[in-house]
Amino acid sequence: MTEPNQVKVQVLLDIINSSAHQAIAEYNKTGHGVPGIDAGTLHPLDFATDTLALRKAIRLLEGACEQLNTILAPPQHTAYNFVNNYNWACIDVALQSRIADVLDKHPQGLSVDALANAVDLDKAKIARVLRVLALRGCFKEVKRDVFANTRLSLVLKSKTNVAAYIQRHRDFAKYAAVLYETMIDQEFGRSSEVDKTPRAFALRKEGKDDNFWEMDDEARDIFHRSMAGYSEIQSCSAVLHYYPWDNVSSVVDVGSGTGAMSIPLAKMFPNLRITNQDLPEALELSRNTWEKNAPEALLGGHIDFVPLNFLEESPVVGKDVYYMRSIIHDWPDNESMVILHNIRKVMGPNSRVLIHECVLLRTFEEPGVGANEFSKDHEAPEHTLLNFGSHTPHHLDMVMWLCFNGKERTLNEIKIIAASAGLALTQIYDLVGTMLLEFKIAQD
Ligand SMILES: C[S@@+](CC[C@H](N)C(=O)[O-])C[C@H]1O[C@@H](n2cnc3c(N)ncnc32)[C@H](O)[C@@H]1O
Repeated sequence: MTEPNQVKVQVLLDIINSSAHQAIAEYNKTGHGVPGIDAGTLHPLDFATDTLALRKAIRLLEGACEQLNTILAPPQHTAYNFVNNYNWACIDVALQSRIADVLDKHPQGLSVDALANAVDLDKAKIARVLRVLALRGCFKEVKRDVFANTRLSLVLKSKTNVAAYIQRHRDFAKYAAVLYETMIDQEFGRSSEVDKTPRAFALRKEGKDDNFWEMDDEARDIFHRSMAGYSEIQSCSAVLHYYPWDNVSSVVDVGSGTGAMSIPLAKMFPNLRITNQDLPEALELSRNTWEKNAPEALLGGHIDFVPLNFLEESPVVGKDVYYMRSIIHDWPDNESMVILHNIRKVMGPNSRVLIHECVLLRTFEEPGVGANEFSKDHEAPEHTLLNFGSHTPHHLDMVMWLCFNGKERTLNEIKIIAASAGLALTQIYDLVGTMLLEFKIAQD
């Protein structure tokens, strides 16, 4: 009889096999086949707004690969791997020096001498950085000391929104470096207040004040571009395809930012009446972004911009949908309850609240409150893939803590906050990476 641990390894191998084949099938459906690791261009599927099936396969594949490595490798090796990873620092060098932009003009490759000249850095050091990244297919060495872009390095070009999000990790690393210090600090250690974050702690050490939402124009522009990048990274556009927008006539994008969600929504559903609501400075930038990216939608007269401080006032009254993407997770529980309560006050009997963000899956949730209440497809294969490896949501939870004292929450935690505002969960859409949770007024 095969011993149980070996059976588990076999199950993981089967998951890897079947999920990889699912991913291959998704690429093949495009008629362009599977991309090569050294491809010099993006694949058509990289531009698609609905990649849910691919993402479901990748969630399984990544989770299974991680577990398999952990089981079969010596623990000393795996523990060291947790920290022995400077991909983030090498990516930061590539982003700051705009290497992908320079290489973009040389699809056949550029010598490291010429590259060093173009970005004004030491050639041996650049080559070391690029070779670290090339191990995972980000940039490639096409012949000795000649480098070129790959599909993966192309998303690091300075104008991309994805690059705008990734480069924020430079700051996250700074805040993470004081995490333990904040946890043993008298003032910060047990506080969940919005001004007692690791970010505030790190900035205070530099003699700076912290209010995350008070930014100058340049910082605000980068922040909102980065949110559009986050949307791509998490494939948030799946929400356009899987929520029944045809049955909706009016939407309020609460904390809309510049419209990373509402602009694509308006393009796909031109008859929707959309109200963008955010702090005044963000809303001004939002209007400019709409004028630039969706002028035709503004002409229709369906799009409004109404300033809002959601901690102090309610959004516009009686709309069908109050949509919030990446809002609740920015805030501790008390503020989250205030925001939902302010929305609840203006909802009509058929209004819905949509919370669109990560939901943490945990191994030991009480029965009946797991994220699998409404459908089974986001339930990790039990005991085999603990929470699908849970990489992204749990690490985003750290980002929320570092910057805001916010958090990613389990479904049950979100339900409790919503219930305090008189809202009851009616539907869950598993969009992989993020989930869309629909709430209506609770009937008592
Ligand atoms: C993480 S961003 C999300 C933006 C947008 N929903 C998206 O997904 O791209 C949070 C947004 O909340 C807005 N915000 C922060 N505090 C606010 C407040 N007190 N009232 C209204 N909006 C606020 C910010 O300006 C920002 O646009």
